[in-house]
Amino acid sequence: MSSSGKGRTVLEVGADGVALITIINPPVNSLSIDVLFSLKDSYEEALRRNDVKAIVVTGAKGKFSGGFDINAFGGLQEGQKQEPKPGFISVEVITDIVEGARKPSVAAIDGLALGGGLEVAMACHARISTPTAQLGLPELQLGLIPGFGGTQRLPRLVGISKALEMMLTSKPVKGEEAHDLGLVDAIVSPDQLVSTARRWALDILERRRPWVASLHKTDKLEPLGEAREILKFARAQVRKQAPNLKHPLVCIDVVEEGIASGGRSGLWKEAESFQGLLRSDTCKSLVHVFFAQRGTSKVPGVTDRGLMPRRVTKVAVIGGGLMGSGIATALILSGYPVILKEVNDKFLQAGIGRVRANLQSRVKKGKMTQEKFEKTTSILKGVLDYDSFRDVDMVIEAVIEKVSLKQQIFADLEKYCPQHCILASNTSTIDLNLIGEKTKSHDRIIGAHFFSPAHVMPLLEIVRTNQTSPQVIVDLLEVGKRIKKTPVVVGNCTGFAVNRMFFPYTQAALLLVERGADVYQIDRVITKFGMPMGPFRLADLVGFGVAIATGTQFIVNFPERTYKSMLIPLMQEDGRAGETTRKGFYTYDDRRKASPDPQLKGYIEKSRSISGVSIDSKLLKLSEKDIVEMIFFPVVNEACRVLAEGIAVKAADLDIAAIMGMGFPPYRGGILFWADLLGSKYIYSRLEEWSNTYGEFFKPCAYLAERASNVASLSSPSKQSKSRL
Ligand SMILES: C[C@H](O)CC(=O)SCCNC(=O)CCNC(=O)[C@H](O)C(C)(C)COP(=O)(O)OP(=O)(O)OC[C@H]1O[C@@H](n2cnc3c(N)ncnc32)[C@H](O)[C@@H]1OP(=O)(O)O
Repeated sequence: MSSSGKGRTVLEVGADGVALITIINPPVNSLSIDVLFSLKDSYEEALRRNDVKAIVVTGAKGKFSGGFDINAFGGLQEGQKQEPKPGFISVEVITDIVEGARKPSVAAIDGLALGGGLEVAMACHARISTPTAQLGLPELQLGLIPGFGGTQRLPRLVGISKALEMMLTSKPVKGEEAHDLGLVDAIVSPDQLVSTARRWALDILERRRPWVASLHKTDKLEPLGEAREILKFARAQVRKQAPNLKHPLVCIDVVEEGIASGGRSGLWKEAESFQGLLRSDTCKSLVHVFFAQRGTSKVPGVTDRGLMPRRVTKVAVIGGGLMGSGIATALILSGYPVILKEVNDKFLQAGIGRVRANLQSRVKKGKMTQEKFEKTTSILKGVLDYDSFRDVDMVIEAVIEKVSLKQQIFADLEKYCPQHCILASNTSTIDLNLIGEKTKSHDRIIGAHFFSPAHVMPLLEIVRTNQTSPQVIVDLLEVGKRIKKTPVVVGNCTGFAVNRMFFPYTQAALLLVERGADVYQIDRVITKFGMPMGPFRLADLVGFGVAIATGTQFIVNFPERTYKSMLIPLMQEDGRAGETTRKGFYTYDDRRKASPDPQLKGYIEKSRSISGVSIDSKLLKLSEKDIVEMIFFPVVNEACRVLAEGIAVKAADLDIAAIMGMGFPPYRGGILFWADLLGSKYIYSRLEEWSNTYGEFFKPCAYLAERASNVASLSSPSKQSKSRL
């Protein structure tokens, strides 16, 4: 993380009388408070000087600006940093000084103009861009709204519908599209950018081009009645798609204020709302996620050694099932030639068919051309033996979770692959030392745990043992980056980080149901909390075969805290094994629509009697808050163990693992960030209370107990904790 309160602008006046103001704050020329004050000073100087006729604003090294300095938010939220009074930057600097200047200014945009960056550009009197520049207002992604006039100027430049779409989705547009929309006035190549902008500024001065103050433009705004209809529709969409989020609705209200009462009134409402949102838990959580996500590829003792990733030019994938074909798809999509190995021709053709189907669905959705499809599939080769493994740089094994089979495969790999070849396993639970037991290649054995569907899900859990070499980790981090995955590097143990943390998710739900809580209510409440689906719907999706296989691993390794329920095995015995059999906790129709099943009651009663428990009247009338806490506090407890054992390097990695591996809502900041908002003491006391009533499953771990007794946060690094990495 770069420190806040840095950066500057530089003013250079040319012989043409144009002052070039360049924003300099690497790596993305973010607008720190220092940059903003320097921008104000540069403008004031340019306006004062008689040798300056017009102004061009640009960013150093091919990037206009990535927006307000996100590093500074932390200080502003905690009140540690003195912030300018609300509206000072947006109204007094950007509107009155930049847009209100009596000398024309043009923004010269290359690379990116995001958030505050685009807002500064929109206050200039024209914008020239390169075709590839990215222009957007992604503030909502951080739990905020644009705060430097973006809610007012963007609708006036591109119309209300498009402006709302850009803000609500946080998606930028490229230069070309921005030009079509009217957001930029001309497109030129990077080498022509500044010279064109200079001429344009002089043309404005000489009235050969229009002098436009965006805040006063009205031609793109729909009449009020029509505008209100668009806003009403947008509100309905937001309520449906993001029912837990307030800031998108605030954004729409602020846009409306400007349309109904004028741009300046909109600016003040924007400034006031921005201040309020900056201190919200949602904003704190999403800013945390922004940095946490970028921090996962920084691994102490590994990425700080100056090691360069080795070139990986050819990869082999063993096993063409669901996981193997997904992994192969992800690799070829990023240009890695792949050899897919299967045991017989039938399985091989099925595997290749799955890869082709994955890509074909992209073609159908218009995300891939037929030509690109042909080119991509041409780098996939199917094989039945190890002959062509002689020159592979990396192998990813993705066969069924059977220890003896994996051991045999790794022994074979050692024989057939070159010495430098990275030997990775996609196992989701099995100890890697066990997998490599029959080899002498422990330094190049690593876990590459993908999540299904592997070509879609963004997380890559990289598992290292005590013997995996840092070079191999650096290599896999690079491959992960190229195939556009967010990596989380964790230590070796049963279930690693993601499956271990989320094992108690289903377990807690089973415990509650056997004591009388309702399956469908639990799923409803957990979905309302923000998970993509509740624990029972998830078990149906994953399939009971997998659920039982992983469950067994946990019973063996963590017997003291595994809740042993027979509910899932009982259903499986009856051929109800989840969605693939059309029956599990729900029943499924042809369109995979899930419906509650009254027959479930019988299975629950049977498993209740096997467990020897009875209905608990308290659990029959649990509040939504209680359900959320009883399901997620055991997850927090396990996350604490994972952290205390050094399986994860830092709490933020577990937050990202939870968000990207299990769909924990990002606006809650990840599992431990969310827990810290509630407080370690509270969580400890609740778990302690339930463990007294319902047993060991809820027992708070030593790490949680220690944090609670010191009223300390769960995420702050521990002084004594010894990393396994
Ligand atoms: C008042 C205003 O309306 C409020 C605002 O402007 S809020 C800010 C709005 N801007 C944004 O949300 C943009 C956020 N940034 C991004 O989306 C992406 O970083 C990017 C598209 C700019 C670049 O992406 P990419 O090239 O993949 O590089 P990425 O790794 O993300 O970023 C490079 C570095 O720049 C930093 N960075 C990016 N944007 C930053 C910002 N706005 N402030 C501070 N640092 C920033 C990243 O933290 C990272 O730092 P690191 O190297 O120390 O980890």
